[in-house]
Amino acid sequence: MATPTEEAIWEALRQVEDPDFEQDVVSLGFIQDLELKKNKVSFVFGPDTPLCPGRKEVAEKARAAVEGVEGVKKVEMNMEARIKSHQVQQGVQLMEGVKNVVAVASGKGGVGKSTTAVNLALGLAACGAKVGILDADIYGPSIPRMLGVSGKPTSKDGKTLEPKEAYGLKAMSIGFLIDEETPMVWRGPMVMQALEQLLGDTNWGELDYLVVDLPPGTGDTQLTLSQKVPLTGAVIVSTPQDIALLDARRGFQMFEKVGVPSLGIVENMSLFICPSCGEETDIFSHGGGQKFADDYGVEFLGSIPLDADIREQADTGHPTVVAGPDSRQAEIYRTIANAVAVEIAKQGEDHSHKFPNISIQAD
Ligand SMILES: Nc1ncnc2c1ncn2[C@@H]1O[C@H](COP(=O)(O)OP(=O)(O)OP(=O)(O)O)[C@@H](O)[C@H]1O
Repeated sequence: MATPTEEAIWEALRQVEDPDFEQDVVSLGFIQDLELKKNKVSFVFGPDTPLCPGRKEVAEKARAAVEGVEGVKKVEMNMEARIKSHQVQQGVQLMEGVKNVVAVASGKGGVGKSTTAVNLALGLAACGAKVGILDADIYGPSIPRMLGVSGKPTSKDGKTLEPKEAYGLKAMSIGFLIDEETPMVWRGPMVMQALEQLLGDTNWGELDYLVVDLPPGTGDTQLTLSQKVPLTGAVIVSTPQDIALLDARRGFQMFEKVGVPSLGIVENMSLFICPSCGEETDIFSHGGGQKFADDYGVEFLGSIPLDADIREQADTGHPTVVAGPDSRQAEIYRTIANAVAVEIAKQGEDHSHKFPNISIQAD
């Protein structure tokens, strides 16, 4: 029987493409620690994303490709997500231990930004990533309600704040510190300061992704906030009407101004799924998100239907990804989480030098 060569194995692996990246697994650097001992091959499948189902399928194709090399008798493959840090510095302090910071934003309020942020965070965690969520929505912090957690944060050392834990996520919210009834007029400047503290003083530990739920809109407050965080990139959530009104475009323009890469757009409340018969209705002419993405050269990350379960679950502290993990809706959120992770991985490791540092005052 022929003895396999390393070259033949690498060549076989080069034929395996990851459809999300449209590149082969060798060029992507996903194959590591390859060893050949006589007829036995071992390697690590170590993508720069969590091990979402799509990535595991690619790993299995890689294993099959190696098994198909003449002379190979045994293949030992270990799958291990090796997520890299892609923080963009923008003149602010990088957050130690936090590999990627993802802003979730929207052109206006009420489009489902927080619901999407929570389910995105849980979708990333469902793929095995270490995930945190920071509720920076100073005008209407809803993460505590959506995760079913409340109360003032504690501190072990009198210096750093301990995040709350919910469904495997580490969570910190401005809502833990202020009373929901506190009038807005008091909140602006005080809350901005508190937010800076939450960002810098929270004991996040080691995180692959920190999802930041920004306040709705694209004004100075959002700009200032985006500049206080070393964002890896931004996800814009829009409804079909919002896309038509080009509110979404303003979101992208805001991030462009401060040099934050756009990871893509999520179209929320697009199709209506009838709760009794399951029929899908195109109330707001769904599909605008894809067209928007094509027109403006941004990634289309997916559409989420307008669905009574999503609303009920988010509003009662059991977001869809954990309340109904086998549902089609949860699968949609996990697919979006994978798409976001893929876009982050495509960012490259350090682009801090590429971007200008524009200083904008808070309003
Ligand atoms: N896909 C969906 N289907 C049905 N209801 C949804 C969906 N997404 C969000 N909702 C509901 O819409 C309401 C607004 O959602 P959410 O609080 O996430 O919006 P938001 O954009 O963060 O709003 P704001 O920033 O103004 O607080 C909530 O009651 C939520 O449960």
